[in-house]
Amino acid sequence: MASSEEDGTVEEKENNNKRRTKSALATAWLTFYNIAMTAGWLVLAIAMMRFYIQKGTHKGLYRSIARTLKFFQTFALVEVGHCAIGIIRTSVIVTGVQVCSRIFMVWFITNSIRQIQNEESVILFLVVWTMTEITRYSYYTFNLLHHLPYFIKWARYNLFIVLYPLGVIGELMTIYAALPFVRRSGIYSMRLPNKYNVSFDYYYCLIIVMLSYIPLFPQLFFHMLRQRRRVLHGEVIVEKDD
Ligand SMILES: CCCCCCCCCCCCC[C@@H](O)CC(=O)SCCNC(=O)CCNC(=O)[C@H](O)C(C)(C)COP(=O)(O)OP(=O)(O)OC[C@H]1O[C@@H](n2cnc3c(N)ncnc32)[C@H](O)[C@@H]1OP(=O)(O)O
Repeated sequence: MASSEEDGTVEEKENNNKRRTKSALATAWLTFYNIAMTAGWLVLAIAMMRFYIQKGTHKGLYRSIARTLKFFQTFALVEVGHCAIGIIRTSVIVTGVQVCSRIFMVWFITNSIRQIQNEESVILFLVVWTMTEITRYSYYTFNLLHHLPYFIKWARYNLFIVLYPLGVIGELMTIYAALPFVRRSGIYSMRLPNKYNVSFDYYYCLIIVMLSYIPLFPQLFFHMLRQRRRVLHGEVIVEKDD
């Protein structure tokens, strides 16, 4: 009897130690990840400002920062993994939609359709994304280090109220501007007849993507409003399961 109690205690201690090591490792990785992402988006912000100050125009700005943008935005896929393995208490779906829609914008719209790279709407979403990500990743970093300045917390849970709709406007205007070029070039489309007997029209796919903002964006926005109430006003929020 005594020995089984002792066994239980030893097992419990081992489990606790394992859990502590896991959580220390997760915290170390997340701190590194968030510092790297803050730095990446700061580099992008500085590169954009330098370009504009030197050239006095936004034309050519996208091309000048394209590589860095593609790298850091694509790397954000790791965040979906964080949610999936449970080191972050956020919905995989919410994070997945947010990250995938950005990656889609970068790779399958702005990077693929050169003719739209100098549109003002591209600059709009780039500036908005950059401001958001510098605030968001620095919030996570300082939070993990237990030294969170109030203005960063305030910015994280207030700026999105303006930045989220602005970002969406920039993204939708960019996709809209891409439509005529997609139709003319037939990029990523498959017309019949072909050996697979399959047809796919990227033009209509983009229209569906634009329409999908109508049900999806409010969900992301209201999720952030709930987070805001929880963090800034201490409200207990019961989230529905994925
Ligand atoms: C394939 C084709 C797809 C086509 C789809 C087309 C439809 C798309 C519609 C979608 C439109 C999106 C448009 C968008 O791109 C426009 C913009 O982004 S504009 C710029 C403004 N944007 C924002 O403000 C973004 C706001 N969104 C987010 O912050 C995140 O993406 C979101 C996933 C929504 C955040 O939600 P989350 O639940 O993570 O909120 P919190 O930040 O409050 O975090 C919750 C807790 O998790 C901890 N956490 C999260 N991440 C980390 C991390 N990296 N490191 C450490 N800790 C982290 C956080 O601290 C919280 O912890 P606690 O609960 O303890 O406080």
